[in-house]
Amino acid sequence: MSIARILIVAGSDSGGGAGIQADIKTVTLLGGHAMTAITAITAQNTLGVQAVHPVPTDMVLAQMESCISDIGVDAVKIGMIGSAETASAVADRLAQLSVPVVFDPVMVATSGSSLADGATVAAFEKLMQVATVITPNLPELEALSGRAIANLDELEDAAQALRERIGAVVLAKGGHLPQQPDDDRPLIHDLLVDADMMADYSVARVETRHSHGTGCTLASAVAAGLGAGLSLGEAVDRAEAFVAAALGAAPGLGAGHGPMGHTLGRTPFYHLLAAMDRNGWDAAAFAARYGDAGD
Ligand SMILES: Nc1ncnc2c1ncn2[C@@H]1O[C@H](COP(=O)(O)OP(=O)(O)O)[C@@H](O)[C@H]1O
Ligand SMILES: Cc1ncc(COP(=O)(O)O)c(N)n1
Repeated sequence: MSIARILIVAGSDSGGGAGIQADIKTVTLLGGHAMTAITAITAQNTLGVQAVHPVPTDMVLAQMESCISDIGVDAVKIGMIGSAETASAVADRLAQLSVPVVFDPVMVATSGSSLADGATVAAFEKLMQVATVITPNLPELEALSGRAIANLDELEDAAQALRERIGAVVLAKGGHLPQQPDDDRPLIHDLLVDADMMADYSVARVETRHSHGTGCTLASAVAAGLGAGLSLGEAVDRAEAFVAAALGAAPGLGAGHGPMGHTLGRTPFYHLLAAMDRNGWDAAAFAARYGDAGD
């Protein structure tokens, strides 16, 4: 069986809503094999980030090397990077790999807590150079392009300027923009901007405060698609559908911005029952004792 091998270079979110935890769930649910190089450990919940402990750069590289040298990698997702030194070293290592790289330039959590200091943001330049696609949200795109963004046209202009400067495709996330005058209902516009094309992936805005991890989920879903051989357009299209579905299935945990429902309302127990059935076990009796698919 061929399975897309996705290397996730990102931080851990103890609350399980964003970071490595969201990435593993996303890649797994989309049929890939998730591997991780953890760059930082955060003590975090739905209310904010209480503490950050960066992982030493050597250890980040060692985790990457363990995955690359044995299992192999079809695509890479980069999220929270932990330090300027790690950003630079990861960029150097990725420059030697010829696989698609999705870089989510994480600066601030949905809760408002900072996840990258000034030196780390400056070192994003090197990571952008090795990226295939960069997925900034509005404040991140403002910081990286040096432009203020107040509407959809300015979002596109800033994405185009960044693309021209760094040479990677930009998926500019419009989740932080207010409703646009031409829209008759609340939409979020995510713009995929390349040298010769611009595609507007608009999705209906789901009314929820449980949006912790949307950026991580979108980027790792794109990486999972690229690793599986989808075109960039197809990978983004599938990723948008996955984010919307997972937002709609959020379990409503915590007092702040809660996690999404990556299992889409079905427990993975469903898969165990199906596998038991395939292997000739009495799945019906098992389900009667322990519950069924959870739906
Ligand atoms: N309430 C929502 N309804 C539908 N899609 C959403 C919602 N919030 C986020 N998304 C999707 O997730 C993407 C990332 O969210 P955004 O808040 O812009 O990024 P980040 O999590 O990096 O701040 C958005 O561009 C959009 O595609
Ligand atoms: C470890 C880690 N990485 C990334 C994010 C950003 O996710 P979000 O913007 O959805 O809060 C986060 N909160 N924590």
